Amino acid sequence: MSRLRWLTAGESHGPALVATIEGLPAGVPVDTEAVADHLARRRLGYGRGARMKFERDEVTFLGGVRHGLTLGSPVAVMIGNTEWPKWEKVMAADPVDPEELASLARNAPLTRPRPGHADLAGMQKYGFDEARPILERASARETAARVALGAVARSYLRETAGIEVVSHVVELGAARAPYGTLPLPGDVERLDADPVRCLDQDASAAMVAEIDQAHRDGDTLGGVVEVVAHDAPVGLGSHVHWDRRLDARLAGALMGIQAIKGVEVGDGFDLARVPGSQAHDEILATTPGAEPGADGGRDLGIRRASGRSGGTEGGLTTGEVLRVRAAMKPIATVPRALATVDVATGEVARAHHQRSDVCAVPAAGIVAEAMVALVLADAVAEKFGGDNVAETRRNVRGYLDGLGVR
Ligand SMILES: Cc1cc2nc3c(=O)[nH]c(=O)nc-3n(C[C@H](O)[C@H](O)[C@H](O)COP(=O)(O)O)c2cc1C
Ligand SMILES: C=C(O[C@@H]1CC(C(=O)O)=C[C@@H](OP(=O)(O)O)[C@H]1O)C(=O)O
Repeated sequence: MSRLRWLTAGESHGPALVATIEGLPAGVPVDTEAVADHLARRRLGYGRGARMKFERDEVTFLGGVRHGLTLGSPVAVMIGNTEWPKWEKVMAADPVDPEELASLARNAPLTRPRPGHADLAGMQKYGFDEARPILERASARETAARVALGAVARSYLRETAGIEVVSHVVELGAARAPYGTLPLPGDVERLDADPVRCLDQDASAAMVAEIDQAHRDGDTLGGVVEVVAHDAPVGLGSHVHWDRRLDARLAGALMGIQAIKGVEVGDGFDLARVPGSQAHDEILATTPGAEPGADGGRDLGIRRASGRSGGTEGGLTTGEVLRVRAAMKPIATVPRALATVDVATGEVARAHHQRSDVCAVPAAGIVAEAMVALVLADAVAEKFGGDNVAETRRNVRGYLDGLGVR
């Protein structure tokens, strides 16, 4: 069962986000710069709003790491919100003079909830008469904390099992990348340099044009990201119980990202539309000891003719490339604001809007990478254990050697 536990805390305009992860062995290389690099990747992407330009992510490790390596104790990391000085009063933890608060324009009650955001249902459930206390935590600012933990998980995966996680954008609005091109670890730099993190140049240009059009229309867009994990060994997860299935754990983790409304494993929904003869990945014998294929899968003398399953069968990894997709709905804060009700007056109104992203699909891809890395790290820790990286690595090697060439 799960061996890693992790949590995030913090509000969008609070002093900082914090995240902690427990259960990793000692000796995982982790440093501030590596985490900051991943946080910088999350801020990329054409179509993001003004806040991405003026806010910085300030990373501080608070525990669990010494001289660039984990200690085996819980890892705690803090990401400062550099917007905080402007929000010190509005988001203060301690009580603030009500008159002073009322005089702050920034604290104006948000009584016109946005359709598609957590505003209304959150106010009703938690008993607030305005949306600020809800949107502060519903905001995807929180995903910075997950990406920080994801950076730690990625390092663990690389060091212990040689697993690499990459993502790309495959759909944005009506624009679509051609099916079937999978990013390799070596493509990351090129992907991060692309305005929408798409591998296909024509599709990328079409996606940028979609965002420009949405911007002109006062509208917002969603899309689909695909996350690919290379070199995951066969047998992560299990068929024996629903909550041990790796596909279920991946789906839950991806669906837990703000605005993700659909998840597919491999060809997902398309598999429901074709007969079985075209839906599965036939099993082939390969030359024993042959080099791994271009997709990086491990060669155990048995390979698959295709990758439709997305690298899981029966809730277990197959040893082939792992591939999952997540569909993001369009940003809820639509500039051409949607109809709502002002909960203070009961009157028909337009939803509140100050600023927002037009499209955050490229950033959602980086968050999705982090979630996949965390799920895989948990599955690796559960299968291979170990209190230090060398021990885990030995356990991985022993297992792979035991599989032999079939
Ligand atoms: C990276 C990222 C950035 C986002 N930026 C915004 C934004 O600027 N404005 C907004 O209204 N929603 C934004 N969202 C989406 C909201 O956080 C999300 O719609 C809201 O939490 C409700 O989604 P839910 O129905 O999945 O909970 C963003 C989501 C992600 C993943
Ligand atoms: C701050 C981030 O994303 C935010 C996510 C978000 C939302 O509603 O989800 C709304 C926007 O924040 P604000 O309303 O303050 O402009 C985004 O900028 C971030 O990703 O770091």
